[in-house]
Amino acid sequence: MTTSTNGAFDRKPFIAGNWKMNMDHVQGITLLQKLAWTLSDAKHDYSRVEVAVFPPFTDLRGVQTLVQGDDLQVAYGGQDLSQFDSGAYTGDISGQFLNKLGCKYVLVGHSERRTIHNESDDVLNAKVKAAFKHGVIPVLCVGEGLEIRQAGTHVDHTLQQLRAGVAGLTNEQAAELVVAYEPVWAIGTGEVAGPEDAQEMCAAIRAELESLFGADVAAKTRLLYGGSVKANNAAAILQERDVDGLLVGGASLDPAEFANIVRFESHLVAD
Ligand SMILES: O=C[C@H](O)COP(=O)(O)O
Repeated sequence: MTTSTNGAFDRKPFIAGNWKMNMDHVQGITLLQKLAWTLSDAKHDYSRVEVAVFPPFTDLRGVQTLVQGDDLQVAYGGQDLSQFDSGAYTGDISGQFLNKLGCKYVLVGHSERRTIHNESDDVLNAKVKAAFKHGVIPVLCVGEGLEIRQAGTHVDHTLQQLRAGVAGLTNEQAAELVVAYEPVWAIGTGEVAGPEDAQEMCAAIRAELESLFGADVAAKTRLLYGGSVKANNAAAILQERDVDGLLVGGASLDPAEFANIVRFESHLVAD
């Protein structure tokens, strides 16, 4: 049986760990090994809750080798990709290269890419399309900063990012897409949006997807929450109907803590 956090649909919960610019390739292998052992000891059923890690680019070959060699069920992906296929783009990484390394997913438009690297909505839309073109599923990140939250325009702001990011996708692509809602004010700050905040935005995102692609598609797209998630708040957020998973930053660097987030079902309070 597939676990679902929403009851009505069959969206498999998805727990993703974004390592950001942490863990060199040796440290990364150790972290992934510890995570896999911890989940194995806990008899984690990957068919019920999907697990993925997003290491730095330099770790991906080692992660691929470990996953293949030890037949791990942990998926992995890149933290960014180029909107271009190949050519004179120094420092950039093609979706084709990620596919070749066995990446199932790629983050697109993380707030740190939007703010530090000034990635525009147009560029991010091109990156989403490039990911699909190369057979990698994009995890499109959206979310508002503190000033926008305080002004009360956070839903409009986030839906505008969403519309720009998904422009021109086919229904099939929109159903496969993952969207991560990350309020910037809650990232790495210890400030967690409450479960009701996560639900408010995820419900708005699903409604927008429904108006763009139809109800059947919107019922399949998985929506994640990210921002200061820890083992002690994960289950409450995941109990919300439209929240299908979590994008975890800092806590994904601690294998025991991240494994506990993955095993959120063991913390759920029965109705
Ligand atoms: O990609 C992950 C998010 O930026 C959340 O990071 P955090 O869990 O360290 O707040």
